[in-house]
Amino acid sequence: MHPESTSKTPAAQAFRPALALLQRAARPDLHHLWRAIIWLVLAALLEVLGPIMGKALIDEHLLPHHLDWPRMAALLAGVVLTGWIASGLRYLQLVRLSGLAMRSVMRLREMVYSHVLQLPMAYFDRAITGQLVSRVTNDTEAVKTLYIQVLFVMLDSSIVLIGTVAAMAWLDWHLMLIVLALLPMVLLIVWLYQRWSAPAVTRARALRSDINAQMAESIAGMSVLQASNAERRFGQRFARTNQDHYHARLAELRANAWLLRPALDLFNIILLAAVIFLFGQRPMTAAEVGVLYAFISYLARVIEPLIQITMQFSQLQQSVVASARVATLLDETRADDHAGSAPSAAATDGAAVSIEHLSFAYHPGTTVLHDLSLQIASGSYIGIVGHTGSGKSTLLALLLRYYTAQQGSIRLYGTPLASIANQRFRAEVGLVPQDPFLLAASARENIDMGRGLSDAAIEAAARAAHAHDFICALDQGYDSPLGEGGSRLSVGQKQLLAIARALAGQPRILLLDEATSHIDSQTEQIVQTALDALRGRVTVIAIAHRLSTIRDADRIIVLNHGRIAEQGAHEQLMQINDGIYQRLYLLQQLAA
Ligand SMILES: Nc1ncnc2c1ncn2[C@@H]1O[C@H](COP(=O)(O)OP(=O)(O)OP(=O)(O)O)[C@@H](O)[C@H]1O
Repeated sequence: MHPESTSKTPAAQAFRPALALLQRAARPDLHHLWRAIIWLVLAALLEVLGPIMGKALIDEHLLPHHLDWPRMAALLAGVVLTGWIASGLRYLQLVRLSGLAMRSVMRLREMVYSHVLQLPMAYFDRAITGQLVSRVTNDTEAVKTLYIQVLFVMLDSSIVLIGTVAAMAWLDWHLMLIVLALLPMVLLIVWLYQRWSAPAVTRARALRSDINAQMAESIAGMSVLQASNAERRFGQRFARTNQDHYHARLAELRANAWLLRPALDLFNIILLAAVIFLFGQRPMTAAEVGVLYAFISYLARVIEPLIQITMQFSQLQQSVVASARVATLLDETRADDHAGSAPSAAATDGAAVSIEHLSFAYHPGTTVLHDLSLQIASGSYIGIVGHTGSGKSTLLALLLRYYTAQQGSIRLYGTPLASIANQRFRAEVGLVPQDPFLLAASARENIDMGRGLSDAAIEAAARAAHAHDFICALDQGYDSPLGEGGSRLSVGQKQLLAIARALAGQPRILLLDEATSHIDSQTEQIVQTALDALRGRVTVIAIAHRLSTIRDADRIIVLNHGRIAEQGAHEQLMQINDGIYQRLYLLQQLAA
């Protein structure tokens, strides 16, 4: 960052990215903007014309008593009509700009959402859900305000301002210069106002974000929250944030009500008094009366746009900061596109997964996996066990490409993980996560997950996962809505559905992350049968806390502090006296 820019306000720093973002979102509609500008210039010209015709009416007809009725009527009609047409034009342009704004926001939301979908998993480790949701909804809405209120008012007011100052110069450039010399007062008022209100504006926005975040967090963890009898404490915390937000908004409004508006109104009166005073200094000829009339009319047209422009500043600050936040989110590097080659079919007889000297740390200095090497034969069933924190999920996350290891390599069928194209990779590798994550949609949609699979493929996957029977028993079969998070299903059923979802993609490698930890022994048996049926066809890598799940695995890998401590089939590992696996197994037997 440039050293000077650190002293600027957040809004000033954010201005460039905000503007670039607006341009990007409005690009397909920019011709509308140009047309709107042309029509607004025309409207401003018409407005400027009104007082000139009024001046002509006074100077040429009323004062000299030259009662040329048709011309007077024409001038009067001109004064009325120009104002009327100018208002009409302005209204039409507002509609045009509103359309542009809506479409831009729509585009922006799509852009942000699709970007979020492609962010690397590491991003979500530090992201707060409520804030992210707020980016996609509130902040993009603030961008709309930037278009409609700010751009429109600023554009319109600037055009009116320029037109009016030009007309004043034409009437009496001396007087115009005096008026112009007084105008920097407005800038001073605005500067003071900004200084006073900026902290409150920033605070109010941050607190609104907090309100969203607290709400989202509470809803996500409602069961834990209620079970811990924490409703009161959470309610109080929310009330505090809400009150802080109210006070921040109040401070913002106070700055507006106590400083901006009164100061600007006072300035308006001073300017008017100055013009009348200056006119009073001159010998008043008849022609001066018309000029005075036109000047006073124009004064309102100078002051009002200036007030309008300044009044938009707080909105501008908010919107620019919001746009910059959206821009920052869009600048987050997406997960690598991995537009590489497909895993070579020729290498299929070799290892499905080959891990060599793999070391990984989430944060520098705290290595989680140490120099791991592992060959997993195609079609084999591998179990991964180990104490909490031994690195099982981390290994899975690396296999899923959520993170990239700092050292060593992972190959799938001989191809380095990084060089497998994304779509290909997702087709090759299926995942059954610990939390099955079901959409509030039908069973069919939950298995399909937008892949456009045929009904037959969906049913085949459900049968393979032993989910077909319970799905058929639902009132609308595959079309039964499952409720939010699959609330209509038992935990075991959700898990079977998640397995069906993974199998529907016909993966060659299936990763299970403690898929049986929440289900009863009977359902575990069903899952076990489903997995057994895949033997030889699909390489299964299963993390399991419950060792009964992986007892029959071809090989069990025991992780300890990020290193492979033991490996072998169940019987082999049970032979290792005082081994980690043996102890874990015996402990679980005892607990059972
Ligand atoms: N996203 C993350 N950011 C930073 N550190 C992490 C992250 N995820 C895990 N860790 C750390 O990495 C280590 C290994 O965690 P990991 O989740 O892989 O263990 P695990 O064997 O799967 O444990 P569990 O059986 O409890 O799920 C732990 O010390 C953990 O604190």
